[in-house]
Amino acid sequence: TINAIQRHRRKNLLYPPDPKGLPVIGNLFDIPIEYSWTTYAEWGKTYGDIMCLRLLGQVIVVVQSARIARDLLEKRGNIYSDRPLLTIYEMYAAKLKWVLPSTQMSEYWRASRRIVDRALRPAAITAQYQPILKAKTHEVLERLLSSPANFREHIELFQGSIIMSVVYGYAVKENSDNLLQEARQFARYAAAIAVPGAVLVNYVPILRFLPEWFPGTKFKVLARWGHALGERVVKYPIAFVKESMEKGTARSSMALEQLREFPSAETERTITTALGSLYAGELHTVSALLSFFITMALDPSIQERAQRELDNVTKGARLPDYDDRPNLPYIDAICKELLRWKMVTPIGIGVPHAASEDDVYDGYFIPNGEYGSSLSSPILHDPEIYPDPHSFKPERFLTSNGRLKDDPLLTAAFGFGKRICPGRHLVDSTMFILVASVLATFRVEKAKDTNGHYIPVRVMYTGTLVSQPEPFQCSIVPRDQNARELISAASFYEY
Ligand code: HEM
Repeated sequence: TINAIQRHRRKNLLYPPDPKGLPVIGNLFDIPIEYSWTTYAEWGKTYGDIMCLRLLGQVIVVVQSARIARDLLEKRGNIYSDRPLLTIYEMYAAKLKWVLPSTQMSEYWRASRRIVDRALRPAAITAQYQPILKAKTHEVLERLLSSPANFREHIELFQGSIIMSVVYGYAVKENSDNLLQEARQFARYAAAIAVPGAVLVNYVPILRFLPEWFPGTKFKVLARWGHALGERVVKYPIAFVKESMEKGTARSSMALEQLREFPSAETERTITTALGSLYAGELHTVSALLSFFITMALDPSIQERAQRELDNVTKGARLPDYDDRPNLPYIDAICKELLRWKMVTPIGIGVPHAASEDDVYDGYFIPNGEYGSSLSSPILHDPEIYPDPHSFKPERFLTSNGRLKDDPLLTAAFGFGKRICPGRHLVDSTMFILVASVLATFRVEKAKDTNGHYIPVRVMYTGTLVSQPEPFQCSIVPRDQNARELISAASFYEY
């Protein structure tokens, strides 16, 4: 047929350039599981902005420029919005095919995206969820006041409790909360098994049929454990919402809104799993917020400029609010630079994409099912677009007269096209209020040792799919007595 002939012709086209790998296994041992983006960047210098890697017969196309990422993921979004099949999700009765960031193009994905895009729409965030974000921010300020050294735990609790509140109306008070802990564990599991090259069975699917006692099949135990955990993580919070609805105590939440609007048993499973996938965003936002403390401790002049801007607006008489945002462009610029400087998902634009049909780009053949990743790090660290890219400079997002600049490239932090992060508007509101409120009330500095000498801030990030700062120290002290009073007064605001 014509199709077969076209296919054959296309197959005569070249694949993008690749580093020579070993026979059969290809580049399997060349791709590091950790910090792979630095290796990709090195390869990019030799092989160009579009290259490919071979992994046990599969081809992973790696794109390192915004132009090509846009061409493929936006302009040809109908082809490049699929995900590679993760065999580990297919095991044990395919129960984990629902995890939204990894799910393949299907009616389920479309229905789930409709649910989460609607739940996370900007209007709902402004009207229903910004009050929750403010209440959670006030809780963090109080915690930072009483135990500043535990800032990391406070930020984790802040973000974890935001997701549980906005998604389920479930109030989390401590990091030890069981629902929160299991959701976290599952988010880490899902992020770890999606790393390209990390789990062999994803590349050699036949291994799934080996029995669990067979040597080297730890992935089977991992898969079984992950599936059971995944089921609990989506089911229990929805059960909580339904019970609260029956008792009449349900708080405003995405789950409540969706269950009320679409009350059939058929939609309930999709609502359950689509909303259950949102916890994935916790690790990401925590990473960006921890980078905030690092950057403030590294460069006091940024903090001072931000505090002058804030004091000008609030006169120190109250905490900043969302209405102040148009008058706080430097705060917004800090938030944007936090997403660019040490991006949260430097490998792949998050999770790899896959092509749902054969395609040809720039004369190169990209086979069905085998598109790989567009990397955000070369895009957001391109020195031509962001001069001195490894320095933290919020002013790059401001015009010469101090207004916020529109930067259409920053979307690379959240992906392009149909798979773009649905949580980005929530992230935007969360980062703004936390950054503005902490700067209004605290001074973040380098910590001091027992002799009063400053301890250098440790700027080390994990090499995982979601890259987070490794443990570091900083000192967080109230700016003055007025700041302490503002925090105590605000604590009346409860959620
Ligand atoms: C700083 C914070 C965040 C960053 C940098 C971030 C980044 C990303 C990226 C790069 C992707 C992949 C896009 C692609 O494949 O092209 C993604 C997907 C996703 N994100 Fe986020 N994210 C953040 C926070 C969140 C939050 C808070 C939520 C939930 C409330 C969330 C939910 C999701 C979901 C469900 C997907 C999968 C979408 C799909 O495959 O259709 N993210 N995110």
